Amino acid sequence: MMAKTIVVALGGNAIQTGNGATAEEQKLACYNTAKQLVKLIKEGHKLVIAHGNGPQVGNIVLQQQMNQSDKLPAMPLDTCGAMSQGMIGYWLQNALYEVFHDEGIDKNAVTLVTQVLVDENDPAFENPTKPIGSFYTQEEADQLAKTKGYKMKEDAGRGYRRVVPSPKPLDIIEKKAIVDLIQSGNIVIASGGGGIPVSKDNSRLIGIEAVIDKDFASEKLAELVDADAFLVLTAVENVAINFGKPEQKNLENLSLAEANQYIEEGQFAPGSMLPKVQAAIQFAESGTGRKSYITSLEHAYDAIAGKTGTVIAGE
Ligand SMILES: Nc1ncnc2c1ncn2[C@@H]1O[C@H](COP(=O)(O)OP(=O)(O)O)[C@@H](O)[C@H]1O
Ligand SMILES: NC(=O)OP(=O)(O)O
Repeated sequence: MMAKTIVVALGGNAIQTGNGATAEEQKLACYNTAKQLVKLIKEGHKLVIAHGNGPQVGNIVLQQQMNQSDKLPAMPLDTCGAMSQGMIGYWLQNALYEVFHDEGIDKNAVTLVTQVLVDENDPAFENPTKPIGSFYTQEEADQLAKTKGYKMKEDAGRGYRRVVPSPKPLDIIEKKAIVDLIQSGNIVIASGGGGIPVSKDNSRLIGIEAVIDKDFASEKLAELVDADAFLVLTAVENVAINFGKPEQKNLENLSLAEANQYIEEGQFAPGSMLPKVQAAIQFAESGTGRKSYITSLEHAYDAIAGKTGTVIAGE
């Protein structure tokens, strides 16, 4: 396999399996993730790792609000996003350290707290769509809406969750530092949780209370680091049409025209598979030879080797 620069977008499953939200459980999920990613690193590929934070940042927000007082103020959502980057980055660094040690790989994994520019007038602020935190019953959701003023929405048949605005990522503030770290041989973890949303006010960056979609932010990262491949890792081996129906068909190679056609047909669920396919199309369109892959963590290596997964590429 020719060595590539690969931006990996880690889905929730890679960090939190099932309802296992303790530090030990999430560290174990990160260790299992590291064991898969190291196969690509051993092949000579340069990895840049981005990850989601929906469940984690939702829990951090709730923890902030417990027992808050003047002396113990709750932190705003942008700061909670930064906390989630540090926490998940630490778990991944810790896991990669152990796996590198066991495999005799002389590399460092480094997490870069990443700010991502958004437009403060993005229409997303008028219509919160990004689910964060735990799942609730309808009664619990109604109660949270009443007592905390949260906007609650049903999430793909799995229960109710709090939703927050999710503006589109425009630029990655620390992009030069990310490129420098990759070039000096480090495995970089960046743009975690879609990055910390900030807007520009002359020389100042202002933290914004929102959560950027990690699929779109990872895609932006892939373009900015001039990646060859954008690898989206989620719970399924393939993107499918007629997903979950008896006539489900798993997709292997998808042209841009086919991918757009299936989007028009409504084949991909908004908030889950749709942003992944949209981000994959965006990356494949952004430069000659650029390919996007969507598969499960266990199949990451085989997908890059062309053996499985859904590949979206230009003609
Ligand atoms: N057309 C589709 N093909 C495959 N999976 C789909 C499709 N539509 C919805 N899904 C669901 O979307 C999930 C991925 O979205 P999500 O769980 O939100 O991602 P993440 O792994 O980033 O947390 C898959 O595990 C699958 O259950
Ligand atoms: N920020 C974000 O998109 O997180 P999830 O992928 O966990 O929803």
